[in-house]
Amino acid sequence: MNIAIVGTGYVGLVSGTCFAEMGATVTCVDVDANKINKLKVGEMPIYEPGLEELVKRNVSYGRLNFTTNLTEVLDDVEVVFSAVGTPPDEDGSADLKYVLAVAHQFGQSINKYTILVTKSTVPVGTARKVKAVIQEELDKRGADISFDVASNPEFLKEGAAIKDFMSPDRVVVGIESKKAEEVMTKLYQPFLLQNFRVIFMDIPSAEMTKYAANAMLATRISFMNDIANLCERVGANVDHVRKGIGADVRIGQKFLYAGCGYGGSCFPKDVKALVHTGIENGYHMEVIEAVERVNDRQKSIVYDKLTRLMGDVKGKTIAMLGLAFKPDTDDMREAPALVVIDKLLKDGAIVRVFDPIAMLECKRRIGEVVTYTENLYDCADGADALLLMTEWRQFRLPTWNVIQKVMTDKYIVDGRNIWNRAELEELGFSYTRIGEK
Ligand SMILES: NC(=O)C1=CN([C@@H]2O[C@H](COP(=O)(O)OP(=O)(O)OC[C@H]3O[C@@H](n4cnc5c(N)ncnc54)[C@H](O)[C@@H]3O)[C@@H](O)[C@H]2O)C=CC1
Ligand SMILES: O=C(O)[C@H]1O[C@H](OP(=O)(O)OP(=O)(O)OC[C@H]2O[C@@H](n3ccc(=O)[nH]c3=O)[C@H](O)[C@@H]2O)[C@H](O)[C@@H](O)[C@@H]1O
Repeated sequence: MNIAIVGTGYVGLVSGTCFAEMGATVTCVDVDANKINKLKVGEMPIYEPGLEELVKRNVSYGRLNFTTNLTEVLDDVEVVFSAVGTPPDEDGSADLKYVLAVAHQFGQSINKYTILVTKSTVPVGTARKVKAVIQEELDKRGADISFDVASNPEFLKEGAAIKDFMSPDRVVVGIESKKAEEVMTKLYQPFLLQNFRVIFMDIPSAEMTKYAANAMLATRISFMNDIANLCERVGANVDHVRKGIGADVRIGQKFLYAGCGYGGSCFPKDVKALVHTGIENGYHMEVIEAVERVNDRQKSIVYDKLTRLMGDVKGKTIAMLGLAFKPDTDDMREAPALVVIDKLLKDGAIVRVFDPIAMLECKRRIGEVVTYTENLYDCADGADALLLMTEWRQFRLPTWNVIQKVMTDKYIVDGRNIWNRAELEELGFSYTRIGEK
């Protein structure tokens, strides 16, 4: 099957590559010529484990192609997926300008029945707008061409994107026609041969499912962060509490880790957008608003704990491990590290940072206001305090004796609860973590 994916970012590139891996012929389209040119010579615009190998393989088989020109591929494809960005507007609502730009281009250029599937996360009612835009463009041309729109929200996680896409828990598809259902079934069958977990529904429900899923996951995290902060005050252990509640199958174990707040391109913006959808429809989403407030507070917790532990940070050297919003990605959108760096610099601290993958991205965002170091030990060198912001695997088992020798003072704030208090205190460190003093 020939398909096009518009928007070659985290979602578009991964989806396109995975469809190609299953044998489809895929053209990935992006307006960013720099990105497309890089991909044409095998350079990845993002870091995602396993992606480079898969892209190269499918390019070499001729199943994966890249272009900046959607119009020239439309005659050859049955389906166009739209996976462009939907960033938050100033009022928190999802900005649909990229999604609608794709719809305009689609309407201006199709010459035969084609399906436009929105993969981007978009508020309920967007498909209706997309459909109207396409029809408006067709009417302008006087073209009598039938088309379908569908909604296929994406649930992959960065850092595990290939695995999530290749074997999804479920695929949600909103459709309005039997034809669209058949085509989408054909496309997803190869991923779900043993157990066909495609859930078909009407389009508004599919659009809402995506926001409800992200809001539910964000709620679990804020809930656990609230519980952790209370555990700290009452002397309970949040890790024990997590295990204790997660063992109840009705609750489950995943996404219950307290930490320094959720970041990334999606939870923060999707929670905001859902609150906004509520406002637009005269409904107050109280739970979700609280989820956002708790998270905003939590993003400063490492800084708050540090200043409680060591007092004023003016003139102190602070080493920060981890910049990305989670391990296995270079993405720093809404990363808690950015909030903490900002606070430290405002207070006059000297900040040294290290991240295995996200250093270039950090430089691009904040420039040379912090010192970029070579590795964990170099980062700790001369530091008064060490902060952990992202739980990369390589940070789990450091040689503490070396760190102890190179650090000037001995404060540690573990924002992801991965280190052992007893071991560190024995070495003379003052240690604190989420949910504990
Ligand atoms: N990043 C993630 O893990 C996930 C993202 N999503 C959703 O998927 C959507 C895309 O997100 P990302 O891939 O992270 O965004 P991204 O920012 O990495 O990529 C979007 C791409 O679209 C391109 N683009 C914009 N307008 C275009 C146009 N008119 N024609 C062609 N290309 C155009 C941009 O140049 C960019 O390369 C968003 O709605 C997001 O909420 C959903 C699930 C997971
Ligand atoms: O819509 C999206 O873009 C995606 O958003 C999230 O995926 P992602 O943001 O890539 O990463 P997560 O693994 O969900 O982590 C998000 C944030 O929550 C934090 N988190 C996660 C889990 C947890 O228990 N505790 C916790 O603090 C992480 O550190 C990270 O900052 C969802 O998990 C995906 O299903 C969804 O497709």
